Amino acid sequence: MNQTSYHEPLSTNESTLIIVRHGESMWNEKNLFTGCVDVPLTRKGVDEAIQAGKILSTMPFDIVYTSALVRSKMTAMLALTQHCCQKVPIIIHNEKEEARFFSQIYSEDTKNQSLPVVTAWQLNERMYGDLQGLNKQETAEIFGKEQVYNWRRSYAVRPPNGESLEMCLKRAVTYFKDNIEPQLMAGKHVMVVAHANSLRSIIMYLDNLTPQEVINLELSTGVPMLYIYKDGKFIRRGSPAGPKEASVYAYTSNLALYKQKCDEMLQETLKER
Ligand SMILES: O=C(O)[C@@H](CO)OP(=O)(O)O
Repeated sequence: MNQTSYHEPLSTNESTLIIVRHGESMWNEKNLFTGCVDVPLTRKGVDEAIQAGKILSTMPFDIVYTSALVRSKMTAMLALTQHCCQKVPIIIHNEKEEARFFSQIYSEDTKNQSLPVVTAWQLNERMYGDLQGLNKQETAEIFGKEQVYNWRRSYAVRPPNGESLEMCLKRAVTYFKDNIEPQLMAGKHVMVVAHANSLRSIIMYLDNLTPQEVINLELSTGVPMLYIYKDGKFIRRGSPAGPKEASVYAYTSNLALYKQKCDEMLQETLKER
C-alpha cells in the first residue's frame, strides 16, 4: 500500500477547520464550575472522544491544537486513535530549548508518519475566578439564577475575580488569528480541541456573532463542528452526525474525495490481511 498517498490530505484551495469541545469532564459530571482547574474526562467523556474520532476518521488533518488542560489533550489523543490515516499524534514540546532538544525525532520517515499536536494555554477555558469548584445549582440558589446565567453566558460580565467571555476572547481569538489562521491560509487542515467558552469566543469570531447572539450559543461535549476556510472566509458546514450521513455533515466535493480515498485504502488493507 502506498503509504504517502494514503496519508496525505488533498491539497486544494480550501482548508478544513474542525472544532470540538472536550468530552465530559469529572467536574462537568459533578456540575461544578471548572474554568482553568485541570480535571480529567469521565468514562463517558472518554467514550465521547472516541465517538468524535469515529465521526472524524476520514477528515483530513495536518495539525491539531489543544489547550494546556488535560481534558482537551485527552479528547484530542483519544479521537485521533480512530483516524484512518493512522498517523501518530505527537504533542510538541517547545516550551524551552531543552524541551525542544529532548523531544527531537531523528527520522524523516517517522516524522512524516506523525501528526503534530500543539498545546496553547491561550485556548484554556475562561477562568471562572471565585466560582471554580462551586456547584452551579447551589451557586444559583445563593446568587440567583439570572446572575449566574449572566456570569456563564453573557459577553462582558465577569464572574467574581474571573474572566468575562470578552477577556477570554481576547486571548483565544488573538492566538487563533496569529497561529491557527495562518495554517489554514497555507492550505493546512486543522483540528482545535478546547472548551465551552474558549470555543464560544472563537465561534463568535468565525460566525461574526454579536454579544447578544453569543449568549444563546451552547456547545455540547465531544460534538465536532466543521468549517471550510476558503478565500479568507470561514463557512460553517454543520456538525457531523456520522461518517456515513452526508446530509447533516455537508461534505465539500474535496472532502468527499478524501473520504472516498480513505475508504478505498481501508478496503485494500482489509483484503491484504
Ligand atoms: O465550568 C466551566 O468551566 C464551564 C464549562 O464546563 O461551565 P459553563 O458551561 O457553565 O460555562
